[in-house]
Amino acid sequence: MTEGNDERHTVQPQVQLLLDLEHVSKIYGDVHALDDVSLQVNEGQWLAVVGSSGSGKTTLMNILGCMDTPSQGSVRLSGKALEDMSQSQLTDIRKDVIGLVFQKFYLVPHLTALENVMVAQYYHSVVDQDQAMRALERVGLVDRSHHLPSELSGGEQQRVCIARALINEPKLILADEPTGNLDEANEKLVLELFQQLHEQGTTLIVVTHDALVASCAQREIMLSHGQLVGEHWNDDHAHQAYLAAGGRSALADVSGGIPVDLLTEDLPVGFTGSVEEGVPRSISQQ
Ligand SMILES: Nc1ncnc2c1ncn2[C@@H]1O[C@H](COP(=O)(O)OP(=O)(O)OP(=O)(O)O)[C@@H](O)[C@H]1O
Repeated sequence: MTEGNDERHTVQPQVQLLLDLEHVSKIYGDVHALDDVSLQVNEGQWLAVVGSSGSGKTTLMNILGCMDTPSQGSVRLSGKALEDMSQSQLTDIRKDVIGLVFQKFYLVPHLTALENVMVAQYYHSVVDQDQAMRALERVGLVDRSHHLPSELSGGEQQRVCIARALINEPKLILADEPTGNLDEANEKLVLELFQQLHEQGTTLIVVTHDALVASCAQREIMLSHGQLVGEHWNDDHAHQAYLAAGGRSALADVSGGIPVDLLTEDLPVGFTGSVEEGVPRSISQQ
């Protein structure tokens, strides 16, 4: 047997972690908005985050988006600890690596849809009208490109926000209730767009209250009172690949593996009361 063959047999797949959170907490006085959360997300993963109001979803997204820092614990992005980075390094990451689809980032009211996307380009030091138009095309809004936000429906405004987030072709998209204001047709459009981004290798983390949206992700995690209490994989193949490459279960650090409150408390939308071997099943899996 040649040396080359030996090497082939001994090489193990390695999970390419994009995000690695270790024992992350965010504490405001008595409130633990996040409470000892450990989570790994590999590159290209499509992850849904569910949980009831106040469970810590936005806090988690703000930390992942480098817009907030944990009180305790460590967050690594592509192996680099965010807590060791300077403000200007964090700004570069926000600019170059992350695309945010957050409802609180409204459109500029006196600029058209196209100009709103071009403002995002300006922020990334490139202004290219054709590229901005292509971003609007991806969300099905070319014919609305010269409309002001006030002339667009809530769903259309939401899609302009998505076009804006795509402008720098981010490696990681963080979306907080991206389909919250959308009717069924627009929701389908956004989910198809996410599917395309996923197929292109983009890592997607989507906070949602919608079981259908959660079920489209490869993996769902659930927060309750700031803690990670549930995990469900919708894509068995991706799950097996993740484990084989050394990826850790989100519940690895939860004592006993069974989140007791899921058995007794009202469940946030996205999960039902059924728990299989300690893992709650999503509504969509029923
Ligand atoms: N700046 C802050 N100061 C004090 N408490 C805060 C602050 N930000 C969040 N919290 C608290 O932290 C907890 C988690 O809030 P967070 O916004 O992350 O929840 P959420 O799951 O996103 O809720 P929702 O679904 O309603 O948006 C809540 O109890 C909230 O009141």
